[in-house]
Amino acid sequence: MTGGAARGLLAELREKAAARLDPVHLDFYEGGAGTERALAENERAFARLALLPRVLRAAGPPRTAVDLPGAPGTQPVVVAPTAFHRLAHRDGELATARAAAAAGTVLTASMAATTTVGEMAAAARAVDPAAAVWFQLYLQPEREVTLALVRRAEEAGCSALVVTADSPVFGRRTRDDRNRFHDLPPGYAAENMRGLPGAPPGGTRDIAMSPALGWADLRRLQAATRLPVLLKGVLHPADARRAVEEGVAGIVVSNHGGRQLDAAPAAAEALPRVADAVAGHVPVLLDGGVRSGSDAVTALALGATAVGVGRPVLWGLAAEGEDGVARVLAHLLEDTAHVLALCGAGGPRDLGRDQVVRRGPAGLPGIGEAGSW
Ligand SMILES: Cc1cc2nc3c(=O)[nH]c(=O)nc-3n(C[C@H](O)[C@H](O)[C@H](O)COP(=O)(O)O)c2cc1C
Ligand SMILES: CC(C)CC(=O)C(=O)O
Repeated sequence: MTGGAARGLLAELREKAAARLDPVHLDFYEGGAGTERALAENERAFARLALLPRVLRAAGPPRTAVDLPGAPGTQPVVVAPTAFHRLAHRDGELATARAAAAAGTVLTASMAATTTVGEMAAAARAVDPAAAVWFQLYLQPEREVTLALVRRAEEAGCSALVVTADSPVFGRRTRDDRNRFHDLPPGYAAENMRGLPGAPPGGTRDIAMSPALGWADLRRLQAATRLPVLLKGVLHPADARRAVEEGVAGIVVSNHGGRQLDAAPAAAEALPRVADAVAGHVPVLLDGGVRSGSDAVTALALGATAVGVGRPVLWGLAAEGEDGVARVLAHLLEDTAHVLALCGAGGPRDLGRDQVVRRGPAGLPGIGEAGSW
């Protein structure tokens, strides 16, 4: 499997998904905020980078397993949290959960899932009793609502929480505004929000975003759970440093797939400085624009322990249900191992930042040495 072939598979599934999906739902999945610059930059940033292979390192066949919070020995390509999978396929999040477990990788269940986290975790564990499921959480302004969500994740057997911090307000999604897509169709709901304190009888609460939340709220969450907490949506190195001081178990470098701040840099551009700030204290993950093993290996070389994929999972799901998600994950994982081998690496730890260069004549030396990201 080559990088080209993996990209070919994703392109094929994306096309198939586009043909099957309601155009309004396709826009919801594909779209970003504002002019969609941050969205486009995520993929472009990887395209601007090249990998310098090392030779004759006797590295042996690549071992891809990595240790993540609550997920020892998992794979370096994990499923990023994305909302509303039942709009993509009738099996929805259950299909995604089974495919992630079969691939031996982490499923991050979205708080905005159309299936409860309990059902998702059970589906994953039916495939692999050791499957790792993380729960993505937007801290809610009412503490008792946040706590109720945390208890649900704990009871489901989730092994970590992923707090999304890049959404003090909801991003302005141009396509959704144009389509007036602001509510789920009848028969679909954000099931994790059902029956929470303050919800109407039998109904769901809306997911709130609040610009009033701060580090103290994160601290209160950490004090209220024994689960490791990762912080998602970090781009500034000072925030990464602070998060480590606050005791987070991991950082996810992400611009939310270009769906929040349109002026944000690509995740891959922000990664090296964040990795420097974190200095190996906790694992750093990246999501945004990862579409091939080369992209994944580039991120690993720039300091990530693992990468997350959002839209490719949705393409697989919409195109072919569980099989489609399984194909996406298998291809990306296989391609990552293949590119590692081509780079002379026996595993992610063998990669150096000096192996990543900008394309073009100004691209050498490696960006690690140029230090100008
Ligand atoms: C349709 C869609 C829904 C998303 N829903 C969530 C969500 O509920 N919570 C969250 O933290 N991030 C959410 N994200 C962001 C993803 O977790 C991730 O940051 C992003 O998709 C990565 O970029 P990629 O799609 O290029 O792989 C969503 C992204 C998409 C495309
Ligand atoms: C429905 C939203 C809360 C999910 C989300 O984070 C997104 O669409 O990017």
